[in-house]
Amino acid sequence: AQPEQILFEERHLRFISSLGKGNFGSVELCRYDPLGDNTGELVAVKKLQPNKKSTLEDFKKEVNILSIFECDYIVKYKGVCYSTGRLSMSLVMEYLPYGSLIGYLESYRHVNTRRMLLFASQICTGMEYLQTLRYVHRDLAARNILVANESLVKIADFGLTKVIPSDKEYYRVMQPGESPIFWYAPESINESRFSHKSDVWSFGVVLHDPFSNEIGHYVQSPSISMHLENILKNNWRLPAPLNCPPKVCVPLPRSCIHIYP
Ligand SMILES: C[C@H](Nc1nc(-c2c[nH]c3ncc(Cl)cc23)ncc1F)C(=O)NCC(F)(F)F
Repeated sequence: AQPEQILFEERHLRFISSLGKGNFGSVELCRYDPLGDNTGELVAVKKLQPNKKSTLEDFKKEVNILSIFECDYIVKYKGVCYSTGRLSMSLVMEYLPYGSLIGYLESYRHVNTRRMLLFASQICTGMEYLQTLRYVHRDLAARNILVANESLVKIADFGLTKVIPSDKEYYRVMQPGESPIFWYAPESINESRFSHKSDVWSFGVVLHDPFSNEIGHYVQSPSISMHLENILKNNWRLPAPLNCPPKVCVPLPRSCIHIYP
């Protein structure tokens, strides 16, 4: 069933600036200003980048998924905007002024442990909410976390999110596409298998970034994925970051660490 769609008229969406490029689309900062007097609200508008990988169908799925969520730790859906002739559509979301967690960590280097653990617990609560609806995010990374204010972060970018079939515990993708492998659990790299557990693995990588110096801008190439696959197979794991406080670096309980077959 189509969720109630809040319609934004394209003629009132004033472009302000480009915020960035995501999995299958670009996001712009706009002001929705029907009165034309600059009193309208700021919104983040995601437009589909029509390329071979992403289709309007996939984008509609992303819009429908986001429109269902009601969680303080997930970016809020506001509605959609159809371009003239309904040829393409845009996803209208709340605009979070502090930007992505990656950018935030780079500019405010002094984010203390207490604050990071607050952010980590909020991401966990948001992911717990996703799990109750049987959704797997599949692209949990600091670049896909938004900072609403100094004490609130939200999960965003549901372009790769899939629902786990009710008779299985994992989701299998056919076309791996350009995968963010550094955030992928071993079974996701090797068998394209995704589950709530693989989201937990990605969460571990998200936690690694803020407590380490090199923030997660890893460049990846085919040969690296082979290398990563092998070292993970030999039980190598991301080392605890140098300046990570001891109480944060407690070794994960065995249950969280993928027992690699
Ligand atoms: C492609 C877009 N990229 C960016 N977006 C923003 C942004 C600031 N404020 C925002 N408010 C609402 C939204 Cl949806 C994005 C932003 N800032 C820098 C970006 F590179 C994006 O969606 N990134 C995923 C996530 F949203 F999680 F950061």
